[in-house]
Amino acid sequence: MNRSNLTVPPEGAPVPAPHPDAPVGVPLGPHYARCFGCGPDHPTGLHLEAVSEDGLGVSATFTVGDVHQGAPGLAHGGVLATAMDEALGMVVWLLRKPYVTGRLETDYVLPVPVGATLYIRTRCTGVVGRKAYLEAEARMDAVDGPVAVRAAALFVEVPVAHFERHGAGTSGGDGAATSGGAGTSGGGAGGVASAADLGRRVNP
Ligand SMILES: CCCCCCCCCCCCCC(=O)SCCNC(=O)CCNC(=O)[C@H](O)C(C)(C)COP(=O)(O)OP(=O)(O)OC[C@H]1O[C@@H](n2cnc3c(N)ncnc32)[C@H](O)[C@@H]1OP(=O)(O)O
Repeated sequence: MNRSNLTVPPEGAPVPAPHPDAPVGVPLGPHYARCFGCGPDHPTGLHLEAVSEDGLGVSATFTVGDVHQGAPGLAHGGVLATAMDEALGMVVWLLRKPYVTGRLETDYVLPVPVGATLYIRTRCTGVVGRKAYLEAEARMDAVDGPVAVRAAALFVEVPVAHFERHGAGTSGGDGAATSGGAGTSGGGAGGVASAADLGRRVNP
């Protein structure tokens, strides 16, 4: 793919070992029930479903719906970028530290029609200080289908206070409890309902 050096780890950057508590070979469940990317309670969200491969890589699926169109009958490019961002975010979620997307690069290789299912695979390629480097590839309608989208990203580790300071309406357990996550989805990475939950998750 065409990518800037901002999303390529510097030469010799270490790939982290999987976190000892990172699930392997199981569904991850949503990290937040109202998340536009993975939340089951979001009415028009992507409802991305993901499995941890080995604690550092994630396989995810996203089926393009009517509500995701840009041109008639085709997925909106921003929606596809969101699906990649979400799948990439699930990888850093496995590292059990709070990260946000700093930079996301996307190559659109094929038009993606409504009804198509994208099979997305993502991987961490290195971590340097607060910066995690990741890449992703989405194949159309089968695990070995044609590549439709490629992405690369730089995620930046932030303190839990980032979510407390900037998030609106997420501090008090306002009924936004997850309906999946570790408890109900076969040992996934664990969902959160608030910034406080996030703090407990990274500092149990
Ligand atoms: C409450 C429930 C929470 C649930 C959480 C679920 C999580 C999962 C969600 C999954 C959903 C998907 C996820 C989402 O959608 S996350 C939502 C979308 N992303 C954001 O909202 C992030 C907004 N941006 C920021 O908050 C700040 O700008 C950050 C935190 C990113 C950096 O500001 P900060 O002041 O902290 O740090 P710094 O500026 O010293 O930078 C540090 C280092 O990083 C490098 N750098 C920074 N930016 C870029 C860039 N664009 N390209 C290249 N490099 C960049 C920078 O050069 C420096 O490098 P170095 O000089 O050290 O070498």
